[in-house]
Amino acid sequence: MTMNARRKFAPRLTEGFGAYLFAVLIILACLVAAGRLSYVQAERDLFAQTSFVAEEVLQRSEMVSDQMQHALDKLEARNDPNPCSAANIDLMRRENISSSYLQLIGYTRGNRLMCSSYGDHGEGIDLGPPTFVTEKNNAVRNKVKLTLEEMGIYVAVTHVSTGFTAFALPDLALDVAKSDQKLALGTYGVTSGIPILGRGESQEKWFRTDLKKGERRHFVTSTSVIALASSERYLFVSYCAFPVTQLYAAWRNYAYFFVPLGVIAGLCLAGLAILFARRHLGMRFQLREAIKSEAQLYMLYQPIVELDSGRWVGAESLVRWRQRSGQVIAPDVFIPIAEITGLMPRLTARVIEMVVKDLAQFLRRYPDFPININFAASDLESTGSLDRLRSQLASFGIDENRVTVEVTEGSLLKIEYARRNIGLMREGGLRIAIDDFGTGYCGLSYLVSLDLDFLKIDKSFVDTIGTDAATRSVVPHIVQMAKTLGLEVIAEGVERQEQVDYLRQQGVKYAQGWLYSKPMPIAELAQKLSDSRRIDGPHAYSQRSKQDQPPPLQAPALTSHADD
Ligand SMILES: Nc1nc2c(ncn2[C@@H]2O[C@@H]3COP(=O)(O)O[C@H]4[C@@H](O)[C@H](n5cnc6c(=O)[nH]c(N)nc65)O[C@@H]4COP(=O)(O)O[C@H]3[C@H]2O)c(=O)[nH]1
Repeated sequence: MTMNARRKFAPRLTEGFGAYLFAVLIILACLVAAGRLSYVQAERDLFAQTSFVAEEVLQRSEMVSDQMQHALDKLEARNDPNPCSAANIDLMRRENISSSYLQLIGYTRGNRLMCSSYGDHGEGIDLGPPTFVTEKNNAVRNKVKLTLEEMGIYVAVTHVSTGFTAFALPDLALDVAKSDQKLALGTYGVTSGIPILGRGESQEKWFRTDLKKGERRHFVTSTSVIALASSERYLFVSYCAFPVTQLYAAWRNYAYFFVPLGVIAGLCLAGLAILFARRHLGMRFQLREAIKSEAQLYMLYQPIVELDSGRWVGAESLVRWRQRSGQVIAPDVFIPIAEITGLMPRLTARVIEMVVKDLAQFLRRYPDFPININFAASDLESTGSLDRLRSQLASFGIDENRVTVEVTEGSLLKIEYARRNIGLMREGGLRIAIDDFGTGYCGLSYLVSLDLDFLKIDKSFVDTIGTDAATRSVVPHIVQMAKTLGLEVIAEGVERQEQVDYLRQQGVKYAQGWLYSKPMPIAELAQKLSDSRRIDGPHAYSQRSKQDQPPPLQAPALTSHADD
């Protein structure tokens, strides 16, 4: 969202109806999320169950195939010219007895079973044509009814090259999850897509997949939840399918749990959103009133100190908001609100008015004591704030050279606006400091293209001095960068002597921080400066001044703190 769009949208959103609509949307989103979560859980459960059964069927099918293979290989190895010889029939019987899954072993010519472990069948028993023939030249008959056995329907596999045939009862491989009547399970041939054995209703389209050997797959169709398990060793795939109604039932069960949770979460979030909106809305109205009123906003000034001498060589103006209740709100809180609600130009206008008014008196006593003023990102998007600052300075006859404009590193990202505005500022003599340097993503190339005076190192980096934080190398890096660009460095948030020593060692000239002074009203600043003893020498911070330099001032004693 662009800045302008956000500025227009945000206030509307927070005003009345928009906030409630947003809350309703949050509740709906939570409900949808709860429903989705319930479905995902139910689906996961069903997939686990179907996969488990398919895996079991596959294992059993492989075992049946192993035993068939073994028996048929043995008969083939005898290489008896008469397949129905007494010795072969004897071997058929022995194999039959020793294998748990095989019901019958025999010899087939054409479609007729000529002999088996039961003996010679004379003219033979008709088995009917094979259901399909596999790539390995095995003829599979999936529903063979033998007259000599009343027990049921067999699956028969014939080695086409030898005629030897093994029979198994499919129920043995399908004897899984018997109590679940709605379950469909079985094994089908990969190339034919035809079930070799199966229980329950299956659909041919489930088997139209390009499953690789050993692969597992699960999916949901309009009627079923299906798992497929492909054999590593044989050309068949086992399957298991639950009716999709079982998925819906599981979904419902989970929903009984998750939907109330979703409603609770939705209500909490919606409540928070309404609270935030109300607060935001309230803040916006209050801030607008505060900007209009003469009484609520005021400025404090924090001295900028020359590290080598300890002299106060300038000050940064910092706005404060004392609400009617007496509560003081920090700019970190209300400036972002001013930004997103479009109040920033009005707030900056008010700040300019207050600072210039303070300066008009202050500079009469301390004509060479420069003051920094903060511009927000949106102040760089047009020339409005700059024009206002200029005209105010001009109306009080204040040299632009006495003012440094601080712009945050982040506001430089819109480089075209930044370059144009900074160029205009420099034309009139204003100086420019990049605030909070190191927190944005401004590369050297950005900085080179701008006409700047100072880099202010963000407090978060100054804090790392003397610690083993990973970012402690940022300070020397910024100092080096500033040297390359010919800029002065001001370190922010100096609280410890150790930081001063380190910064001086690095060649940093200026600093701000509670070690020297907290922000204070202009009258207190003036008082402290006048209390301090005057000493001779040039005023380093003001080198660009076109006017005669008064002697610099020694640092006053650290007494009262206006910003405690
Ligand atoms: N803990 C600690 N803090 C220290 C120390 N030394 C200075 N500070 C605080 O660090 C902040 C420095 O200002 P900033 O980086 O420009 O950061 C400023 C600036 O970005 C913005 N701001 C303040 N006044 C204005 C204004 O008039 N206009 C605009 N656009 N932004 C402003 O709000 C930010 C916060 O201002 P403040 O709350 O006044 O906070 C100030 C100051 O009070 C220290 O040793 N320890």
